[in-house]
Amino acid sequence: MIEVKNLVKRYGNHLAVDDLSFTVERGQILGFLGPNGAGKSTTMNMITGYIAATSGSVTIDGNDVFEDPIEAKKMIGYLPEIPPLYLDMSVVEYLEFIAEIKAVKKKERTKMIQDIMKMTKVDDVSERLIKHLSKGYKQRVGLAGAIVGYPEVLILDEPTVGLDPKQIIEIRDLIKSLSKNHTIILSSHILSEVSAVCDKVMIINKGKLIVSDSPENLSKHMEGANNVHLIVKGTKDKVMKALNKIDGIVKVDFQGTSEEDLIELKIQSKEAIDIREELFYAMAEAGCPIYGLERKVMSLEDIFLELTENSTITERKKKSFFGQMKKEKQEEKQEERQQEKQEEKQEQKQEEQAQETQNQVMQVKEEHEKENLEFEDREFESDKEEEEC
Ligand SMILES: Nc1ncnc2c1ncn2[C@@H]1O[C@H](COP(=O)(O)OP(=O)(O)OP(=O)(O)O)[C@@H](O)[C@H]1O
Repeated sequence: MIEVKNLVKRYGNHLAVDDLSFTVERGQILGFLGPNGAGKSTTMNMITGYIAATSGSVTIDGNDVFEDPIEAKKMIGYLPEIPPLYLDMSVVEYLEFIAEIKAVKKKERTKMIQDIMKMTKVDDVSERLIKHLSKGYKQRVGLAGAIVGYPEVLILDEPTVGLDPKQIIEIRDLIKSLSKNHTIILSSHILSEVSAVCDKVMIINKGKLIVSDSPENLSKHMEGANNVHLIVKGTKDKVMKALNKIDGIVKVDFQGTSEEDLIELKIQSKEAIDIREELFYAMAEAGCPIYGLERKVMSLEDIFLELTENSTITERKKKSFFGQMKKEKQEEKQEERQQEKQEEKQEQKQEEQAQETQNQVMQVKEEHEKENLEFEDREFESDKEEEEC
C-alpha cells in the first residue's frame, strides 16, 4: 500500500533522513519510533508530500507522491505534529471547511462530519470556537480533520500529544478501530503506545532505520526473551559441567566475578524454554550454591534505549546492560581496591616514619647516656688521682 524507497532529506549539510526504505501493507498500523530529532516528522512530511525529498520515492497504492501528488494526496489524511487549525472557526465549521477542501460530496458531508465528531468525541464542543478549546480537544479536532473524507491512509504525527490518560486510551482504541478501513502510520516516542497499538514498529535514529519488526518479535529476537542472569559460587569448570547437562542452552557469557568465589554469567536459552528450575537442580548437584537468578525479559523500552544509544545492533549487543553494569561495578571495585592499597601504603609509611623517629630518639638517648657515663668515669678518675696526690 505504501512504499518508501531510498528516501533522503538534507537540510543544507544536515542529513535528517538517511536512505530510508520500507513498506506498509493495507490495514497495517506502523509505529514510527525514535528519539527527538530522529527524523520522524521529516519522513512523515515527505510521505504526505508536504515537503520535497532530496532523493528517493514514495508511492501510495502505486501513485507517486512527488510525481503524481494530486492522486496520491487524495488517499492521505494527515495529522501533523502541530495541527493546522483555524482558531476562529467553530469545530463544525472547520470540519466542513476541510470536507470542502477534500472535495467530499455535499450530500455526504453533514453525516460524515457528525459521525467523525462522535468518533473523535468532539461532538459536545461542535459549536465552540477552536481557540477556546483545551489542547487535548484541539488535538482531537486535528485528528477529526485527518479522518474527514475517510482517506485510505492516515499519517498521524504524535497523535496523543497533549491528551490526558483517559483520552489517550480512547484515541488508541479509535486508531485501532480505524485500522479496519485504513492503513496507518503513526509516530510516537511513547513506547507503550506503539506496542499497544501497532502491528509493526520501525525504530529510527539520526535519520537511519535501525530495526523494523512486530513489537513481539522485537522483544523475542533482541536476545531478551530467554536470558537468565546467574550468580553462583564455584569454579568455572564445575559450573560449565553442570550447564552442559541442561538442554536448550544456546549461549553462555561469563561476566567475571563481582565478589571472590562468585561467578556471574548470562545464559541464553532457546525460545520458549525456561531453564531456571533445571539450573537450580544442576547447580545444587554440582555443589555450586546460587546467589542470584533472574530471568531477563527485555521490554520495548530496553530495546529502544539500547538501539538508539548506538547506531548499529552489533554495537549495542556488545554493550548489553549486564555487561555495562558489571563493567561499572568492576571499575568501582577496582577503584576501591586501589584506594585501599594507597591507604595501606600511607599507613605503612607513617608507621615506618614513626619507628624511625623512635629509633633516632633512642639513639640520641643512648649517646647521651654513654656521654654521661664517660663523664662520670672521667670525674671518678680525676677524684682518685687527686686523693692519691
Ligand atoms: N526545516 C528544517 N531545517 C533544518 N533542519 C531541520 C528542519 N526540520 C527538521 N530539521 C532537523 O532534522 C532533524 C530531524 O527532525 P525531525 O523534526 O524530523 O525529528 P523528529 O524525529 O520528528 O523529532 P521530534 O520527536 O522532536 O519531533 C533534526 O535534527 C532537526 O533539527
